[in-house]
Amino acid sequence: MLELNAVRVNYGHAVAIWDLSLRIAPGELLVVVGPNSAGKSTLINAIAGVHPASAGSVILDGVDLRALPAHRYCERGIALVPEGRRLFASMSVRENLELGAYRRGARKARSQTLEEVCELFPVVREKLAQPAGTLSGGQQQMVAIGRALMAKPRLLLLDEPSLGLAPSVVLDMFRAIRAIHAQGIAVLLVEQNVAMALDIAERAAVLEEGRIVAAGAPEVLMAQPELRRAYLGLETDPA
Ligand SMILES: Nc1ncnc2c1ncn2[C@@H]1O[C@H](COP(=O)(O)OP(=O)(O)OP(=O)(O)O)[C@@H](O)[C@H]1O
Repeated sequence: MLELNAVRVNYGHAVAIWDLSLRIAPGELLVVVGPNSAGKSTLINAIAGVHPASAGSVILDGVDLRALPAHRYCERGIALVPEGRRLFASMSVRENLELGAYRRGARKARSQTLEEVCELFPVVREKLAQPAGTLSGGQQQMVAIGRALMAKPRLLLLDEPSLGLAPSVVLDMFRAIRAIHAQGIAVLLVEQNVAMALDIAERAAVLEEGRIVAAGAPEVLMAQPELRRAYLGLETDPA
């Protein structure tokens, strides 16, 4: 479905992603983990077109996204939940959600998709009329994910959705991501919460200084003591 070939991303002269290649199959849940500044947000923003790659190709269903302007990425079925949520604080939750449904196909299905979002996050239904800025961090994250789902994506990009949330809310968030994936939507999740992210992943990649240093089934990665200690931040050896 999505294929990255030798993707390089620069900030001026500084290179943040080095010739990275990666594939995501339709409906797959791929997790990318890695320490601070590894390039996780840069990678996801390059796929979303927010800060496009400077070299290589980002192919979605045979089309190189790099040939398109960023606003066309969404039309091709990609939706991003950015780090920090980026909601419009003074607009109502409903308005924030509806903003996500701006592409033509999604606009027609708007009421039904809104209903699906409320089923996924029941607390959002109770808050529809409230300004988004009055919600708790966890609720705002749900609205940010809901807004992306309103675009009816085939690939959902999630940038650290658990950041700054209380542990019980983090659990709900991961449950919701699992439910979204169960609907057949492909998910690329970048996370610092390694243990929980690997728990829901079908496949995982470890990013370090802009390069993938390991990739494979999560249980295979977690079984490698060196990887656990050096990159996954998991102190204990596998049982
Ligand atoms: N707008 C920018 N301008 C210049 N350099 C940047 C910019 N954004 C990120 N970088 C640099 O690119 C590298 C990768 O950053 P990135 O934010 O992608 O990492 P990350 O893995 O998402 O880290 P974190 O988990 O801390 O968000 C870092 O060295 C960072 O300083």
